[in-house]
Amino acid sequence: MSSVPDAVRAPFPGEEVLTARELYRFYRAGEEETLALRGVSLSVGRGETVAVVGPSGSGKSTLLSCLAGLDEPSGGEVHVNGVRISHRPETERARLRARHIGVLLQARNLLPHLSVRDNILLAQHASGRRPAIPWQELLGQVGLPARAHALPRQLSGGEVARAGLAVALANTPAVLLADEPTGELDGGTEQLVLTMLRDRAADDCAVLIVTHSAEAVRIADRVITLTDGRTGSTSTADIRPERQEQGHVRG
Ligand SMILES: Nc1ncnc2c1ncn2[C@@H]1O[C@H](COP(=O)(O)OP(=O)(O)OP(=O)(O)O)[C@@H](O)[C@H]1O
Repeated sequence: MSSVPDAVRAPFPGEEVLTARELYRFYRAGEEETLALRGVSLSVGRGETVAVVGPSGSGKSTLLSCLAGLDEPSGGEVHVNGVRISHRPETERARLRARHIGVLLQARNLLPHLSVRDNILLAQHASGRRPAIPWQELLGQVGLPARAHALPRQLSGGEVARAGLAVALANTPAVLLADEPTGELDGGTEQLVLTMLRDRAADDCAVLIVTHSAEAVRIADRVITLTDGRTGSTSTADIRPERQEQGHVRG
């Protein structure tokens, strides 16, 4: 029997839905050792949108993977909706992720052998709950009502991004984590993705976006800067410095 608690504490407005405490991630590849995260602590509240920015190699994707339970931190803990997701067997992390978290990974959200519709249905089934939004409505929201039966390889880049977003939202997540969600998109698709992420936050989701995009930073309530695996030590000129609240995080 699984040890994952099923009775999840209901969040209240302003509550921290996603918290990370003192995250460390150590990689060893042959002789080379990298400390990608060096004691990252952060929290994202219900209804809040947080952008994580930082130079290439600063640990942003590693952080997102640890927050999503796709990767295990070497030290520290991640809690989602009151439940610890870190330091559990992979199957339990996957189960918690399917239930509570939407993950938007660049061009990696779709299983290639399933149609767009079936990718959405699979995510809804894996959540273990009745779908709050029918798949047809989700496809309508992302502007793909006519592509339900297409396979991912039959879609354009922008359509893949839209379909991936529908899959990330399929389980009506409490936490939405997006890694460079607007990376190579045209302006229209970028706006659609950002608007939908913002709308999810308005629906009380905790949204965290790893990004290099000034547009994505613009829609965030708060910006966290990662530098060399630590939070809050620098700012960048191309983002809105007035929105950086480095006091919110501990590095
Ligand atoms: N699987 C891995 N094995 C070894 N080192 C890794 C691994 N994944 C990431 N790293 C290293 O960890 C550090 C952080 O990488 P990460 O991909 O998290 O950075 P990032 O900020 O997302 O970069 P970018 O903006 O270029 O995507 C880098 O030094 C990287 O080389």
